[in-house]
Amino acid sequence: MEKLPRYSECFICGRDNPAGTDITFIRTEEGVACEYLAAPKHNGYRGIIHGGIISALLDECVGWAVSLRAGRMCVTGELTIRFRKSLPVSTKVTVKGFCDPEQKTRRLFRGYGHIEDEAGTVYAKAEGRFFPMSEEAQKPVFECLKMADAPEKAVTPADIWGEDCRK
Ligand SMILES: CCCCCCCCCCCC(=O)SCCNC(=O)CCNC(=O)[C@H](O)C(C)(C)COP(=O)(O)OP(=O)(O)OC[C@H]1O[C@@H](n2cnc3c(N)ncnc32)[C@H](O)[C@@H]1OP(=O)(O)O
Repeated sequence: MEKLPRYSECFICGRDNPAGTDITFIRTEEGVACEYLAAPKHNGYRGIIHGGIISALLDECVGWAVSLRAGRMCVTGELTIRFRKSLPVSTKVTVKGFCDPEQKTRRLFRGYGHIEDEAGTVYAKAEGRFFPMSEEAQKPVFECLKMADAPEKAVTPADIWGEDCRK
C-alpha cells in the first residue's frame, strides 16, 4: 500500500505542525486510510478527543479518497459527521475514506468514511460532497506537497494520478 504525499504545515498531515496529528495517509484497494493514536493535546473534555479533530481527520481522509478518484485535489463543500461514541485518549484507531463509485458528474464527488478501533468499534462516520479544484488552483498545493518518505522531494500530479491524469 502506497504512502500518499504530505504537506508540512497541514494540521492533519504536516510533519512540521506541532499542534497537529502528524498523519501519513495510505492508498488502499478501497480508498484511503491512516492510523491515529488519540493524543491528549487533542482533548476537548478531559480524556475525550475533540469533535473538531475527529471531523478534520475524516475530512482529509475522505478528501484524499475523492481526490484520487477525481484526478484533481478537491475542496470540501459539505461534510456531515455522526459522532457515535466518544473517542478516549490513548485509543489507537484507523480512519478510512472512500469515494462513492456512483458518480453522476465530474463537478461534484461524494465520499464517506469512518473511524474504528482494532475491535471494530466505530466512533464516527462521515459523508460529504467535494469539488475538484481547477488545474490553476491546485498548482500551489503541489508547491507544498512532499513525498512521505522523502520530505525534500517535490510531488507532481503524475506522481499521484499517473501520466494520464485529467488535464
Ligand atoms: C494539502 C495536502 C493534502 C491534500 C489532501 C486532499 C484532501 C484535502 C481535504 C481537506 C479539504 C478541505 O478542508 S478544503 C477547505 C474547506 N473548503 C473550502 O475551502 C471550500 C470553500 N467553498 C468553495 O470554494 C465553493 O463554495 C465550492 C467550490 C465548494 C462551490 O462553489 P462553486 O463552484 O461556485 O459552486 P456553485 O456554482 O455555487 O454551485 C455548483 C453546484 O454545486 C452545488 N453546491 C455548491 N456548493 C455546495 C456545497 N457546499 N455543498 C453541496 N452542494 C454545493 C450548487 O448547489 C450547484 O448545484 P447545481 O445548481 O448545479 O445543481
